[in-house]
Amino acid sequence: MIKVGIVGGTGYTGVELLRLLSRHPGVELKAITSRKEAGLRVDAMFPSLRGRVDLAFSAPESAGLAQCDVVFFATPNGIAMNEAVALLDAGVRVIDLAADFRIRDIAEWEKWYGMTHAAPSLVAEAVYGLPEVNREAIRDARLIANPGCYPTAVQLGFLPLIEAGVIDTATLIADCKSGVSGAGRKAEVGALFAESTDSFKAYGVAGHRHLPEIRQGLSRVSGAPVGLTFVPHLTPMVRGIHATLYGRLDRDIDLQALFELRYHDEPFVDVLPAGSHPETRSVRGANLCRIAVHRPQGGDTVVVLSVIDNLVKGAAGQAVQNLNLMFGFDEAAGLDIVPLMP
Ligand SMILES: NC(=O)C1=CN([C@@H]2O[C@H](COP(=O)(O)OP(=O)(O)OC[C@H]3O[C@@H](n4cnc5c(N)ncnc54)[C@H](OP(=O)(O)O)[C@@H]3O)[C@@H](O)[C@H]2O)C=CC1
Ligand SMILES: CC(=O)N[C@@H](CCC(=O)OP(=O)(O)O)C(=O)O
Repeated sequence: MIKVGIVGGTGYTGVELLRLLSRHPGVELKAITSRKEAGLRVDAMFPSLRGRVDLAFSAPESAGLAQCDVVFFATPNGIAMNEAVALLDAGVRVIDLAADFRIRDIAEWEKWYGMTHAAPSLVAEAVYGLPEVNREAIRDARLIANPGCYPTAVQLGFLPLIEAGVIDTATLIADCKSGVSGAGRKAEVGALFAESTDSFKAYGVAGHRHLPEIRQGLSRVSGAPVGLTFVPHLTPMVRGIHATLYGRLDRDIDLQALFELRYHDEPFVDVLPAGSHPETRSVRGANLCRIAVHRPQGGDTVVVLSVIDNLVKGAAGQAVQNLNLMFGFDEAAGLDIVPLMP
């Protein structure tokens, strides 16, 4: 059994980590932190975990995190970068669900995140935790930068096309929609029921902080900088991301065969039959990306539809998948979940 700590246990990704890890056969949950709720039993705040998690929230400084084998940071951006050095020095491996270690170019990170990086030397060491690209490096990593939610859906959708060199990488378009839980559990006017229900809007069109992360990942695969237009939208649902991706084909190719071959051995990417339209509810609660690829009217535009649950394959589930790789567990341990429909 490995000992696991979670910093930021009262947020949506923190409670999702608890849900997944509470049924993981190789994990002992040792500590779960909250500054505001220290002392409160976890199941008093999250009754869904009654009988499964027998812990109370601890203050971060008294949680004994240095005695864990691995610590997850399910905290806002800018927290893990201050804490990771001491934990790594104590021999603890770290998985950050926030963006502190995702962007290689420190100046670029500081521009988009509006703060000075506290541990730039760790950024070079961190492994970007997208198993479908970095599986081998993840196994040996001490520090994982868990990908963002939109970046997971978009990169998995574009990867086969860019790896095969069959689309124009200067004109990529990612038109994405997210459920409201993507904004976290903190109180915000835009996330109120009356503000977000029965309405639909784009945001961050001028520039969203996931743009440099997606560009970095796709450029690495392409071997040259890619041009990407990324437009996120807020939809009146709780969970889910739907990415509609557009690219211009450079040559004729059997797209369905390309995608099926690329993801044939991937346990958490499901390429749907030709002509399918994946629904966000078909992945709800599961660590799964479902993808369909289309070529409308046989033209030179390829349309990829990619759906994930933002809290699972887009955050906590992917983090557990990374933990499984890092500690030599079955990659699917704790992640064998049937999505909840309807
Ligand atoms: N929601 C999503 O779909 C996704 C989120 N992420 C990322 O995961 C991270 C967590 O997101 P989410 O769970 O939605 O966020 P929430 O706002 O729901 O939760 C944040 C948690 O962090 C704790 N926290 C806040 N400030 C600090 C601090 N200074 N020190 C220690 N703990 C702190 C809070 O508890 P308390 O204040 O009691 O200490 C709370 O438990 C974020 O970086 C987010 O960007 C990534 C992918 C998807
Ligand atoms: C709907 C909504 O507000 N979504 C969030 C998603 C970002 C997120 O969770 O951030 P990371 O994946 O970078 O950690 C946003 O656009 O800011």
